[in-house]
Amino acid sequence: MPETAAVSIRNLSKSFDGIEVLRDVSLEVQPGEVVSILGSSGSGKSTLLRCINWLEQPDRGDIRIDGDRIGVSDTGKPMSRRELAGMRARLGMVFQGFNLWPHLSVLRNVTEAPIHVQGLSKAEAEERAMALLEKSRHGRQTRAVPHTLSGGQKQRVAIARALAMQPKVMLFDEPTSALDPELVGEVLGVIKDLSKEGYTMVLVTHEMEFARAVSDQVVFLDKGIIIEKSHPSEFFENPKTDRVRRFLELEAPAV
Ligand SMILES: Nc1ncnc2c1ncn2[C@@H]1O[C@H](COP(=O)(O)OP(=O)(O)OP(=O)(O)O)[C@@H](O)[C@H]1O
Repeated sequence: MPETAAVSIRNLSKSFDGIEVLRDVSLEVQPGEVVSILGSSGSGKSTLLRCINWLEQPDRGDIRIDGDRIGVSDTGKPMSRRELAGMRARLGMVFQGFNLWPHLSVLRNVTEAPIHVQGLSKAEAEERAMALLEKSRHGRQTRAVPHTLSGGQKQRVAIARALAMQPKVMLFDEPTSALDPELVGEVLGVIKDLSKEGYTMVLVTHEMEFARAVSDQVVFLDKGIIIEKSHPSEFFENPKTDRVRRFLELEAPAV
């Protein structure tokens, strides 16, 4: 079982250029829970996810990982880089565009942070990396450099790299959006395995069937406001608002 953490988001608001893209967003994620964030393009999904690890700084509200606030120290001042790095180490993030280091081999992409941030020896980091590359179904093709891999392989390496820092929460920002359709399933399969293992996960996704299958909670954002938050069976079978009903008709006519 991985070590997991709760995420608590309270009254979060965020504007860009005077336009509010998140409005008073609150969300509780229990340890081991999988939460999918759905919504139309521009509704604020990625911004919400990026606020959780302070890649975006919210204007108001707070975010706690296992009760500890990120971004702002106990005295109310902005966290130092070091304090922030300590909080961020609890969070693993997988982006739409993989963000692998292009000049490093698969193995080194996964071992760099454990060696340089956590102080693991090369041998320890490689042992951990090999196990995680197996877990993410990448297998043993570890000397390749990223440009020789398919999008699906890159994303599975990116997942292994995020897991290598032993995060307590995994954040996924549209992890399959940049993939050819035939590669989507293999990446979703890995994420599904992680959900079964008990990882706390927050996912932004457009994969409705997947969200329905893996989530404990589905959150729907509309213009920066959470308008529905429910169990997937309720969300997909009995949405409370016309807005979600319309969205589901457009996005997932088969559901
Ligand atoms: N760094 C930024 N500077 C200015 N505006 C931004 C920035 N990041 C996001 N926005 C704006 O905030 C709004 C919400 O963007 P966000 O990426 O969170 O939406 P989204 O729901 O994830 O959309 P998509 O599904 O298309 O990825 C959009 O109008 C976007 O243009």
